[in-house]
Amino acid sequence: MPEDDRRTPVTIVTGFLGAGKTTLINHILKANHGKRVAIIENEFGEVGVDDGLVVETKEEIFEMNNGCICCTVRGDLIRILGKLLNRRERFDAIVIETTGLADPAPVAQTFFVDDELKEQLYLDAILTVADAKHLGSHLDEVKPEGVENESVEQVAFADKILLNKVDLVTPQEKLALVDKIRGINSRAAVIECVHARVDVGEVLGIRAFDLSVACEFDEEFLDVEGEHRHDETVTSVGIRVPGAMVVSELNTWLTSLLRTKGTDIFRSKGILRVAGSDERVVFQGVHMTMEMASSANGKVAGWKEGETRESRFIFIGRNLDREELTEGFRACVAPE
Ligand SMILES: Nc1nc2c(ncn2[C@@H]2O[C@H](COP(=O)(O)OP(=O)(O)OP(=O)(O)O)[C@@H](O)[C@H]2O)c(=O)[nH]1
Repeated sequence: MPEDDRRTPVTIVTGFLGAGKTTLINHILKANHGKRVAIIENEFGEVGVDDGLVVETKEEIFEMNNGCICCTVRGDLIRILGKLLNRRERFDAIVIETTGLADPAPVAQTFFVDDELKEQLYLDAILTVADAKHLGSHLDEVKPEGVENESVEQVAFADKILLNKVDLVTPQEKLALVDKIRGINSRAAVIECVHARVDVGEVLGIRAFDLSVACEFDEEFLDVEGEHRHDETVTSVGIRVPGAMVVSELNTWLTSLLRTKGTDIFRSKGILRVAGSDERVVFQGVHMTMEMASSANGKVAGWKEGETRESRFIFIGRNLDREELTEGFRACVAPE
């Protein structure tokens, strides 16, 4: 790459559901690195929640929620990138957060097949955030014939792996996972972290993506007609209600639900109105791990001016019973 390369670096942040991608984005947005960073977000599921989970900054955040970035919305991605490039004020870096179920390869391909983008942007790195507690079991999952294991693809294409949530595992569990990761990708550097707190210089502007390596791993990497199939047994149930929640009841219900069904419910998250209060509560669940944070103690932002005060929630996983989940949630809405 020439020294005077003026092109803008693009980083793809991938990693399975709940691994810590948004946590990493928030860390990058809050860190003091002096770079102007544009964020492009793609979220899986019928009800979007992530827009309310990203910290508020002066940086630009673009949502793409009309489908999966690696399949149907590549056109949208190209349009957003084009818009960004036409701005007078330029960004120092562009970061794309894919959904936890995306294959990063078709997203990466965008930067090699579109002539206009190629002239102005380069793919700096594919960063894979790995959940030290849950990734191992997702890597082991056997998928139906012809269906990709997304978590394996995400590790395989990584230029750097952020082994996140090391606070939740023992040193032995961590070593076993690193072995498994090395079995899939022995080239990528692995850095351990908690809450994705890494030195931003280690993740942005690192020039780690190597096209020849990607093509070696996947001969069809540059084939725009190439097809991939998602695991259609993984679906989402989104719920949106104008009402406020009785948080204690919701907590009791979710605790019991995730304790019994948390193997199949990979991810749950929501932004909630609270009965009798101005609070804004954020719920985050990854399998059986759950946490609730409230604006009342400053752990999450309060309602923004003009923001619709409502409760929205999403479950992502396998064998989801829409009726049970919707009714269970609605039963915790406070009476008017
Ligand atoms: N204990 C622990 N929790 C973490 C760590 N990093 C992130 N989390 C929590 O994990 C949950 C999921 O984090 P996110 O950053 O939203 O994960 P994500 O990959 O963006 O999730 P999706 O976009 O839904 O795929 C949140 O509750 C985080 O606070 C960590 O290092 N340790």
